Amino acid sequence: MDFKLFKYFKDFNKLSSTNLVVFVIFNFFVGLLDGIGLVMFIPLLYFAIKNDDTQSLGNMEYIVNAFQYFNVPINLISVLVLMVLLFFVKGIMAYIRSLLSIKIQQSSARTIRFQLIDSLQRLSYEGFSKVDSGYIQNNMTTETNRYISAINIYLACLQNISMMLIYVFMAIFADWKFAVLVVIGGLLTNIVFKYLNHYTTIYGQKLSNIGRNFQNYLIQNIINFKYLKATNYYEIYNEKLKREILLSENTQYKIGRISAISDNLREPLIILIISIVMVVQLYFLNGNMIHMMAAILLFYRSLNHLTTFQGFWNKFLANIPAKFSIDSMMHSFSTFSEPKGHNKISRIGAIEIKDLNFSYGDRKILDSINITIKNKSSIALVGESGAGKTTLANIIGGLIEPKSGQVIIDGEQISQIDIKSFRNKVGYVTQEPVIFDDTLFNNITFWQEKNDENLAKFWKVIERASLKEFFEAHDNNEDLPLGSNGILISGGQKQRISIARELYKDIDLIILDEATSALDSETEKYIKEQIDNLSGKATMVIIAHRLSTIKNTDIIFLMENGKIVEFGSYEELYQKSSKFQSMVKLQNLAYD
Ligand SMILES: Nc1ncnc2c1ncn2[C@@H]1O[C@H](COP(=O)(O)OP(=O)(O)OP(=O)(O)O)[C@@H](O)[C@H]1O
Repeated sequence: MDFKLFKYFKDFNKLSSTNLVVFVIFNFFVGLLDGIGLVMFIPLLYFAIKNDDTQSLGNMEYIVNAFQYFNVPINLISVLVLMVLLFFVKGIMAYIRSLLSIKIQQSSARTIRFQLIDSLQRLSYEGFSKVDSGYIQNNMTTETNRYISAINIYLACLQNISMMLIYVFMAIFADWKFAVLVVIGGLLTNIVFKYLNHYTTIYGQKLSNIGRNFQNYLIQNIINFKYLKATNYYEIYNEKLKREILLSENTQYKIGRISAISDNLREPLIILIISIVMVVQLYFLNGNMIHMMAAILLFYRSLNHLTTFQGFWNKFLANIPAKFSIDSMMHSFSTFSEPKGHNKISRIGAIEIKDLNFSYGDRKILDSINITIKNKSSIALVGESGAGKTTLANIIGGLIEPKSGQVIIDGEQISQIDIKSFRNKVGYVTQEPVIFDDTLFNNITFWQEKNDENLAKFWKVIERASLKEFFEAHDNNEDLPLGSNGILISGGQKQRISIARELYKDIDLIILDEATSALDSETEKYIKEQIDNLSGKATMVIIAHRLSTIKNTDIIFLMENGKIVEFGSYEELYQKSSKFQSMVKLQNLAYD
């Protein structure tokens, strides 16, 4: 037997809403009733028929005493009635045990899944950028299923070990010398199973790593489907996926082979042990065959449960590395948790940034940034690629924590503010529009209830986001599906829908990360219109690539190598910065 069994007991008990001790108690009862049923009735029946043969009872005279104590005559009928009753009670106990087992399995699975979802939500954006998506996906799906299987198998282990112990104790009661010898034999078999278990653990861990790689390739395969298809890189990429499938198959075969050895070694080992012990008992210790028969029966069952346990334990070890993988991921997530400010806010007003510095490792990304953004004003960040615009916008939007310096919202440090209440007031239009594989209505309202009030708000937003024509072209159907990643609509429409979502939300601050790819002139004009429309309604931070769109913003900050080198209105900047002038000219937008 492996003592790690107890180590996991504590861990799993924490996951389950039903106490595992109760499950074990029921197992003992079922085992006890089964054992009594098995051994008591053979000699008792014999006694009931013969009525005077106390020899047949072995160590069980107390049963006859119990009958006499309750004034119940010992005859065939009374013994049979007792036996039927006993097995009915056992059946009820076993039924409750099954229900407990289902409850434990379900509540543990629920706890694991909830914990994973919550830990992902608590993970900071900075932390998220450090883990590969395959790792997360694999832990959330395959590894979670393996972990849940491990718990189910663990319950089967507990069940078998409880039954085994009950039978051992009963066998000791029937013939202790015989029992001791068999226990020694049983423990010796553990050496064989320990050896097998060692390899199963190694292959189980390998399976976790293969799953992680497979999921990683699979996610990228789906995200980059269009590119892979267009370039026929799909074939090369598929080879990577197939290699992981083959590796997984090979490792699972090895685990299966060990499991098959362990399953089929069971019976011959039991027979071997019992035969050796019988020979020793009869020829060297002058054992009594009648006493031994009950013990043999009990031991046969006991060893059966022991070896079944060992088989299950082997399978458990193949699956339990999933727990380590999940625990380790959740632990690494907890080192990148969100800021823990407590002050809830209901609005975002002026934003001040003082002496802000930010580095990734040793690389300084933002250097001594000082900015004041007035409430409902608009600012734009411009500069070459890699200048630090997105990083600065992410800090303003509360996605990244500043390493040194201050971000002050309405006079309060952002670290003191409850970040969820802050984000409730933030809208983010990312470079690649975010479209969920759902209907137009759900994409814009973010799954709000479809009642009159929300529908009215939805239609208003449709108009404001210049989506009316699109809407009418689709029979005013708010349930229009948009497809995976918005595959059923155009790039410009995706852009409008993602802006509409932010218009629907009641926001105070909007971060608009303009697409770096050349926008078509219509979308460019549209974005400018939207920026102008939002002017004075929300604070706007625009990461601008097309300078035409930010002509009317209040202040433009020109960034270079993480520093703000110039700032002012479009006109001012054009006058005083030759760099800005050349950027404008490059985009054929000579100031007029
Ligand atoms: N998670 C990260 N880990 C390490 N370095 C990063 C990370 N994110 C960004 N960087 C680096 O920080 C620097 C600034 O990146 P940022 O995205 O802020 O630039 P940007 O001005 O927005 O560029 P672009 O206009 O190309 O989007 C870049 O050199 C980039 O490589």
